[in-house]
Amino acid sequence: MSQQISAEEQVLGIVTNHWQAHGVGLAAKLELADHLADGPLAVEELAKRSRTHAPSLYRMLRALESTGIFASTENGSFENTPASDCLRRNKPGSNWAWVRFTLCPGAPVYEGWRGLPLAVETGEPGFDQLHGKSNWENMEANPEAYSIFNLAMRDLAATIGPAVASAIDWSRYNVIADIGGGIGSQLSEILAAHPNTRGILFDLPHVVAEAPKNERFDVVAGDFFASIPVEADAYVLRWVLHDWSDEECIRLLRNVREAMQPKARLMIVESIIPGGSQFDMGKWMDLNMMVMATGKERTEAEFAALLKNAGFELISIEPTASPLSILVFEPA
Ligand SMILES: C[S@@+](CC[C@H](N)C(=O)[O-])C[C@H]1O[C@@H](n2cnc3c(N)ncnc32)[C@H](O)[C@@H]1O
Repeated sequence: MSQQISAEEQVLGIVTNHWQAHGVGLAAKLELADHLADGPLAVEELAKRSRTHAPSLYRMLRALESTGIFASTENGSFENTPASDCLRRNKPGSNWAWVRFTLCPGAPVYEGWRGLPLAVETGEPGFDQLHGKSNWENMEANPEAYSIFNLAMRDLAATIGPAVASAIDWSRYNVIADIGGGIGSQLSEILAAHPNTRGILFDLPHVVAEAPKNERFDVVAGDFFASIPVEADAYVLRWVLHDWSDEECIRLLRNVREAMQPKARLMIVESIIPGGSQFDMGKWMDLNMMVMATGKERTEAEFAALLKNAGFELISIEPTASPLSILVFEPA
């Protein structure tokens, strides 16, 4: 039977959740789960390997253990649990990159959220106001941060990729171009699920340089605000429009429109903000966009109006077995 909690307990729970998040962020930064990958270690040994103060590290592990992240053994050592195993840097599909991108002072998302009061006060991205440059400029100047971002996008979408690939019949399109497609994770999923298709991955030069080789897709490097010299039957934009203001979206969408043949289709893969007061992760991602970038999450009506402005007509909205939907557009 679920226990009712009071309104006060509800608020306290939300507020102190960020302590737990800090602990998880530091565990990822110190790569504790990787140190424990081969088995339990005494706290003193773990402190030596992570260059930390053993008694303080113990207190952090004791607190994390109480949330299911790490476990103590009978002789007082610590070992990984399924949850802490998700913090291993070198484990495919782990949460390490997303946690590193998100938490601890200096991590881009952490820095953005420090600017939430400024963002709400002025309407300008919090990150930019604190750092005097955009997060994009900051990552461009810091290649390790951009590489972690690329992996974070891949890992964040571990379950979304297959859901998008199976949500519609992509085999109707011979050539599928993923614009701002990162290191090609979504494109690889679509192509793997539809053997008769080929792909084109388009992103900034230093991003596509990190894409694992895939003989099913070609790689085109470029800036989508300049031009998109890519001919395809379907164009995919996943988690791209939410990074940018309406004006910026229209600039890049007009470049897609220019590259497109009349029969081609544009697939916008994003979360759609629902009406109503229910919890929806998109409403929180929208705040993340407000602090990190000029973008926002959008309602169905906002998407339709935005795309209309750029020369597209909404044909259908296809749900996926994930929080993202596929909005299908044709050239107007
Ligand atoms: C939020 S990420 C989404 C990546 C990928 N579509 C996904 O869903 O995982 C936005 C992508 O847009 C790319 N991007 C940003 N500015 C760009 C530009 N001017 N030209 C091309 N790509 C750009 C980034 O490098 C990044 O890969």
